[in-house]
Amino acid sequence: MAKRALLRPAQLCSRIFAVELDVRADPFYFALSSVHKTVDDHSPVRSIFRDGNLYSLHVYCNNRIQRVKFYGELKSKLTKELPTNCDCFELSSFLPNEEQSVIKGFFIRDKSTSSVTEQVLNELQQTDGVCVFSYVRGEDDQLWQELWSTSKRNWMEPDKYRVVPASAPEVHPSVLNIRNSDVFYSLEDAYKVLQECGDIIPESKAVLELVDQRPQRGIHGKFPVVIIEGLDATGKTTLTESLRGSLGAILLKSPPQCLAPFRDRFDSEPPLIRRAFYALGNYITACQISTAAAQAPVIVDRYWHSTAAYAIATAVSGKLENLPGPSSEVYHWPEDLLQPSLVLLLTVNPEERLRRLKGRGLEKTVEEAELEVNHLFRQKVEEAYKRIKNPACIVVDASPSPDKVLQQVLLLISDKCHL
Ligand SMILES: Nc1ncnc2c1ncn2[C@@H]1O[C@H](COP(=O)(O)OP(=O)(O)OP(=O)(O)O)[C@@H](O)[C@H]1O
Ligand SMILES: Nc1ccn([C@@H]2O[C@H](COP(=O)(O)O)[C@@H](O)[C@H]2O)c(=O)n1
Repeated sequence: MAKRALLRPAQLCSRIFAVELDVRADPFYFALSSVHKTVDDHSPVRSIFRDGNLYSLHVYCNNRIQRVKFYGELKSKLTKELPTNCDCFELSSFLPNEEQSVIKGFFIRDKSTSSVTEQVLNELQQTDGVCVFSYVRGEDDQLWQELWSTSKRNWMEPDKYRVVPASAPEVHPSVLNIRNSDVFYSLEDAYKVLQECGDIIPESKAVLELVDQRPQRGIHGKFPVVIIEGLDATGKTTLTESLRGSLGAILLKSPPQCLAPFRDRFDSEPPLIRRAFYALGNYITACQISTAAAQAPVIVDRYWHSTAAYAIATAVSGKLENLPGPSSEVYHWPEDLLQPSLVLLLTVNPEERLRRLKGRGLEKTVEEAELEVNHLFRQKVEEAYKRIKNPACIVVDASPSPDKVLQQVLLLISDKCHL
């Protein structure tokens, strides 16, 4: 991002704040979501600007791997080191409706009287790729943005930019960078991410070797390929096992078993790296599907719908309405990924799902725990599943008993796949 675009003033509309350099320049915007303070839509968002010392941090770095790693470290540092009465919000600077324009950072409202926040910011400002702005209220009650500095610059007035209102952009900013950062649409794009991580994550090389060694994809086998999708504990394992028995099918999973030793490692990485790992898993599973479908019907527990739906729902902050619209390209199936014959999405109501999760008594993954507390996130995952196209999924009510769900699904498979 050019420096020119950096120095722009701010405003708000719902959760979108636009920062505008001056009335003549192109506006530069930022959006906030919470880190350790809840910003809900009913709260008076303007109050964020009302009191305390205000700062924004913007993370610039041309190397995308370094950028996402540094952003994660910065988040932990701020969470650990900022005083308790200092609120920290995730911030996305962006150009309205312009893909790949988002620069991530943080917005800080410091209501403490200590100098700790300034010390933390001072240290960060010395770090390459971090830019810190502060926000001051002028005598006319107008908010101004300026490049933050602890040194007194008496010899020159700092450049100040007025914070002004702007209308909400058509596309929610968290959608602008989804392609190739959260969702990958070709093997090549996901592969490149792991190649770029080779030096800092040695496991990347082992994963890429497995991708390279995958059996060459043949023509689509003669037997149908049925994918079973759904949130955790909706009954995928139970159903896929039963289908294997009933249909004499081959059961596969994505990510495939060969990636199991690497999963924890990649689950702890930032979304760019984590999502690329799961995307590559689908390409390995695709080759296994291709081989298996020459011999018998194939049932697959999770595939690209899961990879994309979880990635989109995690990347898009806030409300369900912030998801990319149903016709968005983000829901398009990758052209180079084997297409299944049928995709079934198991759904159960949240109470029943919770009952099943508890009944299972297993330790929850972070994402599962988030689903439990975050109704919105669960809704976004399910909605994203339903919006994916070519192939779209068929929704199956998985609330009845396991046997009834099995019968219902066997009927669907027989109807759609002529089995
Ligand atoms: N139709 C059903 N009715 C009642 N309980 C069910 C049904 N299907 C599965 N269960 C129970 O719900 C729990 C979760 O099921 P299962 O492990 O099959 O879900 P899953 O979708 O594979 O979960 P995950 O994705 O987390 O592995 C299990 O205890 C299982 O016995
Ligand atoms: N094809 C896939 C499969 C899984 N994921 C990610 O893994 C999590 C769910 O997996 P479970 O083994 O717990 O069912 C979920 O967080 C997905 O992000 C994926 O991306 N692609």
